[in-house]
Amino acid sequence: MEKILRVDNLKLYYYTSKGIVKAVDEISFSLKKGETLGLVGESGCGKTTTGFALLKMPTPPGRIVGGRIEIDGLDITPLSEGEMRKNVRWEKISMVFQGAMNTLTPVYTIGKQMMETLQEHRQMEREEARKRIEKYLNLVGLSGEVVKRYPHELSGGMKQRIAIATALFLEPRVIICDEPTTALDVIVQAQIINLLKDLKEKLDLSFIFITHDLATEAEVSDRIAVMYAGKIVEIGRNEEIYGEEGPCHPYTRNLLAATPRLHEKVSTLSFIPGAPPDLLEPPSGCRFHPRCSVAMEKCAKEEPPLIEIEEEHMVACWRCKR
Ligand SMILES: Nc1ncnc2c1ncn2[C@@H]1O[C@H](COP(=O)(O)OP(=O)(O)OP(=O)(O)O)[C@@H](O)[C@H]1O
Repeated sequence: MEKILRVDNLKLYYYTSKGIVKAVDEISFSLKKGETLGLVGESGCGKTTTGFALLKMPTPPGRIVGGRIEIDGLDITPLSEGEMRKNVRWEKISMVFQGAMNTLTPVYTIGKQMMETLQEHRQMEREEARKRIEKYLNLVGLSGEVVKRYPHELSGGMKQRIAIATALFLEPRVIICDEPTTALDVIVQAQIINLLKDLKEKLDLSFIFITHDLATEAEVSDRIAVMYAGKIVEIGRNEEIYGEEGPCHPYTRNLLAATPRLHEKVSTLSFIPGAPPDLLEPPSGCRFHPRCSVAMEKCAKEEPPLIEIEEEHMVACWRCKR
């Protein structure tokens, strides 16, 4: 299948007063047209930073310090901020930010806020812009009448739908969704997930779906990329990661074992000993080795490369050979 996004050795570091936080450190992956790639991992492993890196929009004091990003055949790496704004960001790739539904300005109507976003990016007649806003509101299951309302008059689910409509209306091909359902109750979560699946089919979109919730990820993603301490440690198809044989990387195995399951009663839920490392000074070799129960001497010394162990299944672990 054709690739819509290719990422090679991407690096985004934060230059803080305490030192350099290596939040995204040489990650490589690709996304196929019409595919949803899940990005999972514990809090602080670099998922949100990856999203910002893909938009070439690091938050200060972050800087992209290496790597290459290609979207729909266009290498965006050398593009200036002006070019990114004009031709790429929101037009080719957009993001539903974490907590986006809480960033609506309380004193303006939804219509005014959406109109401003649209007109900032596209020279468009008001009437045409109004029609486009209505089209995308309808697509996310809201009536055009919502434009007259203020944020406090809407439920969390409705606000999240507005955030999704706003990410869509410049018609990008790739959408990054950062924890789009985390703050919602389970019923609304299911509705938003169904909406995203539906939009993917209707608009032929490709998604990067960021969450720390493996159960949600199993539901939406075609493939899963697992991040640990700024690195991708495993990528595989959903069936491989959640299938009988399961994942290969000890971290992914631990993460799955720590996920509660609805149909299996366990006396105690397992957990991963220790805490994720400080990214100012990540461990040598494999970054997971201090917490890994099957680590060998080599793991502390040499960093394992991400290698393909079977079709579309890549793992960075010295122990994994299939
Ligand atoms: N603006 C910033 N300045 C300095 N460090 C930052 C900044 N933003 C993130 N970090 C650090 O970068 C690392 C990755 O953070 P990031 O938010 O990308 O992780 P995450 O996996 O998305 O976490 P979460 O699931 O909690 O959102 C963390 O160590 C975090 O403390």
